[in-house]
Amino acid sequence: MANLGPANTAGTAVTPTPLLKDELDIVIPTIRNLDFLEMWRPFFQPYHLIIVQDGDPTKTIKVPPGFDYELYNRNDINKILGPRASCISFKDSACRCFGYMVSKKKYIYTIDDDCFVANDPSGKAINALEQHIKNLLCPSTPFFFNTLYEPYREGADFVRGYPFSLREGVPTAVSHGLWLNIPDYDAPTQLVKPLERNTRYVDAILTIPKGTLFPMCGMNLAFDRDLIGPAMYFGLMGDGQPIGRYDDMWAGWCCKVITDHLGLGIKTGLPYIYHSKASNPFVNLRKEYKGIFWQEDIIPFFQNVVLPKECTTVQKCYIELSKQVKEKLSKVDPYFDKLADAMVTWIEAWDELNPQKPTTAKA
Ligand SMILES: O=c1ccn([C@@H]2O[C@H](COP(=O)(O)OP(=O)(O)O[C@H]3O[C@@H](CO)[C@H](O)[C@H]3O)[C@@H](O)[C@H]2O)c(=O)[nH]1
Ligand SMILES: [Mn+2]
Repeated sequence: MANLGPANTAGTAVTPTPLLKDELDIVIPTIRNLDFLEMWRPFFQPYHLIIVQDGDPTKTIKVPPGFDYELYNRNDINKILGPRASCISFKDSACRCFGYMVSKKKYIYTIDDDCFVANDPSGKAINALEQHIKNLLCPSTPFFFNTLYEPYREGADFVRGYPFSLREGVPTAVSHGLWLNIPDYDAPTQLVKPLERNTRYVDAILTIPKGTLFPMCGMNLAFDRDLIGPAMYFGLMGDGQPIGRYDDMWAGWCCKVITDHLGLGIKTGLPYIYHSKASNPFVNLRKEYKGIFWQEDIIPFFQNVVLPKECTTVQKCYIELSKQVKEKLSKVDPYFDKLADAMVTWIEAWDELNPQKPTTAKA
């Protein structure tokens, strides 16, 4: 049985010219010391880190030496955003989206601090960041499913019957990676299957077809800020909120309806990381339980979202989405009225910190 990780990266040389070294930030939400970075050093050291310290701002987070980083705690967020800081969650990994907003780079990779380097079946340490970058730099194929999976990979291609008119693909906005060892299960599944570990390494990358939603996990995720950044709001979660652990899910549903509308792609599959720590299923159940029944209304809402053709930028799409959330989901719970307002606040804050031309799909 192959040792799928965590890998031993000691002595692994830093790749001489890391891809997108000056165009990508790594965003890490944390309440812990960041010793996990030691294992990622060969792959992460050349990149700039944005650390979003959650919880008690007086606590000192230790970052291993040799990394180039900026760190923001709750005091910094309040100082930078003023009243708009209310849209950034507290005491939930959703706080990570502040890092997306303050970044000045084109690409973001976000990873949890209990995610380590995995091994592929040959026992080789997986440079997850490099694979995400490859995923983002090559097109997606949302309009017609390629049965041999990612056609742009070495040793693969479009299969017979695939329309040539569609083989150019569309720009990739999101690369969604997976996890060995502790899978991202919801609390009920975790409770029923406490010992289940994911040992299945599937060597595939898939474009998620247009019109299909998916459950986006924030543990091992990369995206193009210019193409979809303003839609990567991780919602109102954690302290003072009736729900948690639906931060990445909400962002994923918003992103998918917007990328479908703007003709962009989202991929899932490789790379894998090794997720080491299962969070407490009982605590997770308390955070998730409203979401488990609310989502039976939320998913049909997103499945029926229609964005007008005048919505030609991510910001316009997102503001339109917030109006529809307020109109159609507030009857599920008053929380969605608050969330819709927070979505607008997020865009206002994003545009204030990123005063450039609105994100236009045809990049
Ligand atoms: O209050 C908090 C708690 C944690 N963090 C940081 O967020 C990530 C994830 O924390 P953890 O690994 O403990 O929790 P998981 O349940 O494994 O997280 C995954 O589940 C989903 C939560 O929405 C999401 O897909 C994953 O994050 C760590 O870096 C913690 O340090 C925090 O910032 N604030
Ligand atoms: Mn975890």
